[in-house]
Order: sequence, then C-alpha cells, then structure tokens
Amino acid sequence: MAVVAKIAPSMLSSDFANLASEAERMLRFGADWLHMDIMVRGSPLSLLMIFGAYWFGFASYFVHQVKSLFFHTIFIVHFHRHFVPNLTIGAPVIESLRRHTKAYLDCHLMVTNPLDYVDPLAKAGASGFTFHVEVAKDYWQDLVHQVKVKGMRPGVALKPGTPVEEVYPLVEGENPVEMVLVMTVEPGFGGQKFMPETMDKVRALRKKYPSLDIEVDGGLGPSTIDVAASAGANCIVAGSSVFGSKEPANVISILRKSVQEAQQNG
Ligand SMILES: O=C(CO)[C@H](O)[C@H](O)COP(=O)(O)O
Ligand SMILES: [Fe+2]
Repeated sequence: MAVVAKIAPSMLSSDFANLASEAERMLRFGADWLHMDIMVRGSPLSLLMIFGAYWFGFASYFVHQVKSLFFHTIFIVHFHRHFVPNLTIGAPVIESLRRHTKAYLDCHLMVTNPLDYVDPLAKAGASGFTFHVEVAKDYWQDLVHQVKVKGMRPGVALKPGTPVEEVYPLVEGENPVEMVLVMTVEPGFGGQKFMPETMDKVRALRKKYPSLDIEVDGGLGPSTIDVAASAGANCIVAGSSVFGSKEPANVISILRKSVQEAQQNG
C-alpha cells in the first residue's frame, strides 16, 4: 500500500505571537500536520562549562600533550550540552496550542536529552515524537518504548552527515519507530538551502521500506519538492516556502501533488 502524503508546515516560520491563529490558517489551507521544532541550546552555565572545558582541553594539550583528553573533553561537553545553536519552544507552548487545535502536532526534538521530554510532551498533547539518532544511540529502545506507552508516535531523525545505516536498527527492531525524518539542511534554523545530496538516504530508505513514513525537513518548497518526492519522501515539512508565500494554500497543494504524482509514476 502506498504511503500517504502529509504536508506539515513548520511553525518555526509562523508568527509565534499568534500561534493558534497561524495553526488554524495552515489547517484551513490544507495542511495535514503542524511541524513543531523543539530546540534547546546550552544554558549560560553550560556555555561556561564549554568555555572551561575548551580552556582545560587546550591547556592539557599544550602542557601535557594529552591529545585524547583534549578531544574527549570537547566532544563530551559540546555534544551533550548543545544540539543546535538556537532556542525555540518547549512543552508549555505545545500545551497552549493543544487547547486550540486537535491537529496532529509533529514534534521534532533537537535536544540532547529526549528522554526528559517524553512525559512533558505527552502531557502537553504532542502527537509525534521525533528524536535524533545522534543523541540516542545508547538508549533508543527504552525511549521508543516510553514514547509509545505515553501514546505518542515515535520517529527518528538524522542530520545530513549521519549515515542512513544508523537508523536501520530502529526501523527493524522489535519495537520500531514509525517514521524517519531525513534532515535536508543542518538542524537549527528555518530558511536554509535544501541539500540534494541527502536524497541518497531517502532513496535507500524507500527501497528498503516501501510502507515507511519518510519525512524530509529543510529547504522544501515548489522548486525542490520534485527531487524529494521522486526519491520517495511522503511527509513534507515546509516552513519558509509556505509562510513566506502570498498563497500558502497554493504551495501546500503543489507539495501534495508532487508527492502524489511521484507515487503514481514510481
Ligand atoms: O527542523 C528545522 C530546522 O532545524 C525546520 O523544521 C526546517 O528548517 C523548516 O524550515 P524551512 O522549510 O524554512 O527550511
Ligand atoms: Fe524540523
């Protein structure tokens, strides 16, 4: 059975001060899902720790020539404290929006500690819970289990530089994720340029998993949708192309038609 096209405007490009009416507007224009980008940057304390760690790492390197300590310290502090250099919304905003809409809230977590968000997001009314494979290699089974127990739909995302093979175990496991989100820009900001080289991953996933929901996120719009749709993507996130258009309904319709036509031709 062919997978269904889902068009998900990214609310990152909406007017956050009018989130409920922006959501209502997108649904009226034909959106299937609302894509919610949850990004957390390091706190001032963690930034201080990063600075301290770099200083300590450099000092160790030059004074003692302890290379591994240098790289290890940078890796641990940088990657465990800071997934993206931006700060957007969290569970309280999802909860507020949920009071105004029954729509599917497709939450994309760009955080280093997704386990901490399962309970708050479930209580807030999130529908999809998509975490990044890069931060959950050691505990994804537990995470997926908890997400399902709490009534949300688990998905896994991967950055442009992450090999697609890293998500195969999560799709094939006993307790599989139900969607793979292929980042088509570096996570962190809306309005970036689509990276066509990420399409190899979409093609590989579609070939291996004909009925899997495959979402693409970043730089999608009328000029880039055809390549993503023909590679096999069926869930399309689009922020700036939809919100920046004078006719968002038209853009949503173009995205949907492209996915449907690719499926008919494929
Ligand atoms: O996850 C994201 C950024 O990290 C956003 O969902 C994405 O960038 C959508 O915005 P646009 O369509 O403007 O590129
Ligand atoms: Fe996103």
